Amino acid sequence: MLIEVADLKLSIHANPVLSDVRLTMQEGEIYGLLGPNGAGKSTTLSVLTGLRAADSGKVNVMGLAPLRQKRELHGKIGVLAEDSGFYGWMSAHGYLHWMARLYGRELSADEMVRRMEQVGLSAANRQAIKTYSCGMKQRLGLARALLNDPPLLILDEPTNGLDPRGRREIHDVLLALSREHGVGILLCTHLLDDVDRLCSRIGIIHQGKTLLEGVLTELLAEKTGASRYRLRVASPGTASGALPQGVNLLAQEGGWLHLDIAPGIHPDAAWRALFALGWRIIEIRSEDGGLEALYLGITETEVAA
Ligand SMILES: Nc1ncnc2c1ncn2[C@@H]1O[C@H](COP(=O)(O)OP(=O)(O)OP(=O)(O)O)[C@@H](O)[C@H]1O
Repeated sequence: MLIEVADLKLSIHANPVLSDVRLTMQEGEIYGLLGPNGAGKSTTLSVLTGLRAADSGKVNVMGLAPLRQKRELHGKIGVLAEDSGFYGWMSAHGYLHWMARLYGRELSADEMVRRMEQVGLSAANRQAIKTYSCGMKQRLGLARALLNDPPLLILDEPTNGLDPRGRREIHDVLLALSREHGVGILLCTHLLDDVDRLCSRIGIIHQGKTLLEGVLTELLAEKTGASRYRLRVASPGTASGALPQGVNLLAQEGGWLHLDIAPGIHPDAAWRALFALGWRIIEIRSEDGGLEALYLGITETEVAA
């Protein structure tokens, strides 16, 4: 288990900000922490990173108590905050060297090349940061967060303010980190598209309380009755042949396969059955407009209650 939070409570100036937050995240997962403005997402992240003390509750990050074992924890996580301050006159290359030295490390030329490639900044690595687009600055922020090669990244609104191309670039870097390097990523956002594209597990916080937590496709099936999915597979050839009972192939276009899962069949069971048949699934998306309906439904219900 990478993160385990239960019954977290925290007040700021006698104002209850978190009243019942829970969160469980496994190694290699991309977890989306969702919620409206002021819900308590950033405050939760500040407790997880040892910046704030909780009033009560269980908080365990990679087996460590964030507040008491802050030093050890900071050596094992990478953090990208909402506002990453950079010196604009520095180049990405110079900046990363400088940051690594602050951590007591010297980056070799090969390592620098690898790190720039990892975040797609190779071509611009000698350019002054002030000439970078917002997306490039976020990618540099990711390179900084990855300096320790942490098994866990904690990202606060990593695609905020980025245009569609910039967002797509960040998505690709995060998906590669998760799939190719097994990095767990806790992503705090209110951009549902980011979550749809990246996250396998979500938690929805509202007014300091976790209202819903679980595997995204399962929640969509349970709460919205979603049954239609779009799957991207490593090679469409592997998707031909017999299908598990209750799984119907509706159409195939580009690299995507459109499927329908019969009522009563758990989507996770369907994915496992497909995997056993040799399918190599890269991406799963619900086609029932699911996440937005789920999010609005759950936050509105609670406000009305
Ligand atoms: N230092 C502080 N002093 C007083 N209140 C605070 C402080 N920090 C946060 N809060 C309050 O705690 C609540 C939760 O804030 P938080 O920043 O965690 O929300 P959020 O979900 O991250 O919101 P956003 O999506 O807008 O970033 C808000 O009502 C905020 O006003």
